[in-house]
Order: sequence, then structure tokens, then C-alpha cells
Amino acid sequence: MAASASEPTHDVIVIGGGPVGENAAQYAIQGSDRTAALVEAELVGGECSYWACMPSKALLVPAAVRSLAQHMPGLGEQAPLDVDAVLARRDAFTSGWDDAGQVAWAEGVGIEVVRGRARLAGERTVVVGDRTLVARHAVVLATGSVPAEPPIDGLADALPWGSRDATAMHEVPGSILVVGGGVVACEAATWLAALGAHVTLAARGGLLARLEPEAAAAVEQGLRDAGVDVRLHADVQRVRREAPAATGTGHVHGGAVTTTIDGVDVTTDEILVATGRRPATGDLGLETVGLDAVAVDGRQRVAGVDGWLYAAGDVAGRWQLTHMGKHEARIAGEVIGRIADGGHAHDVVGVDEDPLTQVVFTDPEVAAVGITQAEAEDAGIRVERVAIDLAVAGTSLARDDAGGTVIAIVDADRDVLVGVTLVGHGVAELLHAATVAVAARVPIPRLWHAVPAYPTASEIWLRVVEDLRRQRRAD
Ligand SMILES: Cc1cc2nc3c(=O)[nH]c(=O)nc-3n(C[C@H](O)[C@H](O)[C@H](O)COP(=O)(O)OP(=O)(O)OC[C@H]3O[C@@H](n4cnc5c(N)ncnc54)[C@H](O)[C@@H]3O)c2cc1C
Ligand SMILES: NC(=O)c1ccc[n+]([C@@H]2O[C@H](COP(=O)([O-])OP(=O)(O)OC[C@H]3O[C@@H](n4cnc5c(N)ncnc54)[C@H](O)[C@@H]3O)[C@@H](O)[C@H]2O)c1
Repeated sequence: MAASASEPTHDVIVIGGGPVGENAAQYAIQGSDRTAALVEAELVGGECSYWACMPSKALLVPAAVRSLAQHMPGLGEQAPLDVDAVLARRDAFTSGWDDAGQVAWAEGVGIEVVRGRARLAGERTVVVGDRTLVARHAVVLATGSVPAEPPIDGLADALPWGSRDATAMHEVPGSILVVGGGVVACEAATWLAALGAHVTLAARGGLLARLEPEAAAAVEQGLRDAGVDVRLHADVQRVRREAPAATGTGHVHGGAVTTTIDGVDVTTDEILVATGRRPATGDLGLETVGLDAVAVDGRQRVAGVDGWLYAAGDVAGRWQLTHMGKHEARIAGEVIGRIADGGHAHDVVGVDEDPLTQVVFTDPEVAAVGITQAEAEDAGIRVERVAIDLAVAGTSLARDDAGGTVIAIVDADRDVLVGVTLVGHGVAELLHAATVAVAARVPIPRLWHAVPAYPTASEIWLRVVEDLRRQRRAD
């Protein structure tokens, strides 16, 4: 029998079964007898598992390993990457675009997976096809984001590739124009070039605008070294394609593409649009609960709704990163659980003061936590800055072309790190030490007593604190 609109069907309903929705549902019910429905329109695991983080990193890791081998005497002549083997390993990481494993996980932790596209239909009420679900405690929006479509003449008619085509690629285009200068564009240009495509990248500004300028410069140089034709501050004006064809995700979508950039035509086999993403709120029924957009507080409660609606992940608009979205989801889930158990939202510490962490998996990599120098200065912080070479024994042993930069931003009045950016090979795995120092606000004098082992890349920490002490003595 169908439930009436007032009769709860579940304690918690989560719309969107990506990594964020999965975490929100799990944390809202774990350790209790509460029930949760996770509504998913496509694949449980979301964009991240099937068309974003996992496949993109599966394509990038072989390129990084080959790059390392090319700079390690004794490993012999490096053959080009075996494209079929790389794509097959990528397919293994996406489970062949089959979500049975993720569904089994969800059901195993007591979550009911509901297939279909969900829509809000009033307070605590969600419609999926001919089913009406009603939440006793909370509804969580975790619908992710969708690609932005830049208003470039002829672009839509050319059936361009989006990030789904680039990550789920089944054939490597001979040549491709990547439009955009963010993380998707830089990473995709890296794996496309490594797999043999001739890549042109056109960005309307500089690269990686939200990172320290030194990081963007190093990534730009890395792309140029890999043969990518990088065009910055470019005006992509017009796109024309011969015989566009809907050949399917990851296949070349028709004939040659001619793109006019700064008045000059560039002809390629494919064009990839990577110009940002926006929250997926289309046809979500926000208007049925009096909203036209989603804005959240530090405990992921949606503003303008009386305590039952939460949002986390890309749709919440704060960050567009899996790990940060999952952090929001854990907070939302804990708040929902705490309130359901008779507690208060304020029993749970919110995300407001948590630093952003991110890694750009280019060659070289960029790993960053907290804020940049420019952001610190804009916030009125009295900044001390350390910028040193990444060369220590551990990095030099790791590869012959070791190099890079560490930039540390110190709040001079509080004497703590507020931002760290690492640029170089393998820096992704160095980031968490920086994250602990920034998130835990470790006083700089205490960092001096965190002795890095020799000979590891972590010795950069010693160099950072030494440099800071040197600067202070000089003042
Ligand atoms: C190419 C690429 C590479 C990336 N690499 C990284 C990386 O290395 N590291 C990182 O941290 N981040 C990365 N990101 C960002 C990351 O993918 C997102 O931040 C992350 O997927 C957000 O998770 P989410 O659960 O909020 O959304 P999603 O993963 O998008 O999941 C949302 C889910 O909701 C479903 N849905 C949407 N609307 C409805 C509806 N109305 N009803 C039912 N279901 C619905 C969708 O089908 C989807 O499955 C990358 C992004 C891209 C594009
Ligand atoms: N390694 C990772 O963690 C990872 C990897 C990929 C994506 N992501 C996330 O996914 C999100 C989306 O990434 P993204 O790169 O699509 O977006 P983005 O917002 O980071 O970058 C968009 C880029 O497109 C450029 N652009 C916009 N319009 C243009 C136009 N008409 N012509 C030329 N350039 C134009 C912008 O100047 C900018 O450089 C990011 O927020 C990122 O955090 C993370």
C-alpha cells in the first residue's frame, strides 16, 4: 500500500548516490535502527566512481610511472604506453560501469537503494517515478554537479566531448583541443598527451587560478614539456564540425572540428569542454519547498527550510572535491543522527573552519591545503611566506629530475601555518602532514620538534621551519 504524504516511509532520504550521498546515508543511520533510502538516477558511486576521480587517476598513474621510469637510470629504454592495457586497467577501476559492488555495500550497511530520478514534492517528501517517499527526520540533497556549457558559437552542435568522454575514452583521438584551464583540463591534457594525442589547450585566463601562481607555472611548463600547445588568455570564438555524430560516450563524435581561437582556426579530431561545473539542482523540485537555490550552513543545513533539509558535496556549493564532500556528508549524517536521538545540531562541530585540501594529478603534481598567500592577505592576515626548493635527499633519491617548490603561508600573529602548497613529483603523499599541521593549528615552535626521518621527502618540513627561523633571525 502506498504511504500517504504524512506517513513516513524512511527516517532519512538521500537524493543522489554518489560518494557523498553514500556517506550521508551511512552516517545518519549507523549504530541505530534508523532506516535510509538512497535514491540514484544512474549508478551508485556517482560521477566520482565512474566518470571522474577513479577513471581519471587510473589513466594518469601509468603516465606518472612512465615519467618516473624515464628519469631513473638502469630501467632501460621506455616504450610508449600500451593504450589498450591502460584503458583495460581503467575499466577494472570502474568495474566496467557496473555498480553491483556499491549497491551490495549500501545494502550491507542497511541502506535501501531506490533506482530512479528523485524530485522534492513538499516538506520531507520525495517522488521517484510512481513512488512517494516521506522522511521522518531528514532529506539530504547529494545530487552532485553538472558541466557548465560555455556559450561558444557552434559548440553544442559540434557534440563536443565532456569529462565523461575523456575519462571513459574508448579511443584516443589523434588530436584534441581542450577548452578550459582548471583541474579537469590540466589533468585530461596530461593523460591524453601521454596516451599519444596531439593536445592543444585553450584557457580563457591562466591555469589553475585558485592555486599559488608558482604551481600554475610549473603545471604549464610540464604540459609544454609533454608537447601540449598551451594557449592562455585565449578567446575561443567559434566551433564548426564536419558530420557531427552521436557515436557514444568516449568515442570520437564525428569529423574534424575547426575552432577559431583569437581569430585563428585550429583543426582537431575532437574538442573537449572542461570549463567548470555547477550544482545539479535542475528539476529537483526546490520550488516545492520555497527555494530557488541551495545554500548551507556549517552543519550542512539548507538555509530557508525548517531544519529537515540538508545538502552536501558538489550540490552544496562550497567545494567540488570528493573528500571534502564526504566530510560534509559525515557532518550532515552525524547532525541528523544526533537530532534524531534527542540531541542538538551544535553537539557536532561543523565544517566552517576546516581547511580545503586538494591534489592536482598533473606532471608535476600540485598538493595544497588551506589558503594561498593572496587569500590570506585578502583575509587581513599578517603573512610570513616560505618558498623553498623541494630538493632534499629523499626527493633526489626518488628520481633524477627531482625538483619543485614548497610554499608555506604562516599567520605571523598566531604563529601557525594557514596554507601549504607543494609542487613536484609525488607530492600528493606529502600533503597530509601539511594538513595535520594546518587543521590542528600546530604552533611553529612545536613543528621544529617533529623530526622527519632521513632520507625521506618529508625532510622538506625541516627545511621549511629552518627557513622560517632564518627569516625571523634576519628581521
Ligand atoms: C574528470 C573529473 C575528475 C575528478 N577528479 C577528482 C579527484 O581526483 N579528487 C576529488 O576529490 N575530486 C575529483 N573530482 C570531483 C568529484 O568528482 C566530485 O567532487 C564528486 O564526485 C562529488 O561527489 P557528489 O556525491 O557530490 O556528486 P556525484 O559524484 O556527481 O554524485 C551525484 C549522484 O547523484 C545522482 N543524481 C543527481 N540528481 C539526481 C536525482 N534528481 N535523483 C537521483 N539521483 C540523482 C547522480 O546520478 C550521481 O550519481 C573530479 C571531477 C571530474 C569531473
Ligand atoms: N584532482 C582533483 O581533485 C580534481 C580533478 C578534476 C576535477 N576536480 C574538481 O572538479 C571541478 C570542476 O573542474 P573544472 O576544471 O571543470 O572547473 P574549474 O572551475 O576548476 O575550471 C574551469 C576553467 O575553465 C576556464 N573557462 C571557463 N570558460 C571558458 C571558455 N569559454 N573558454 C576557455 N576557458 C574557459 C576557466 O577560466 C577555468 O580555468 C573543480 O572544482 C575541481 O575541484 C578535482
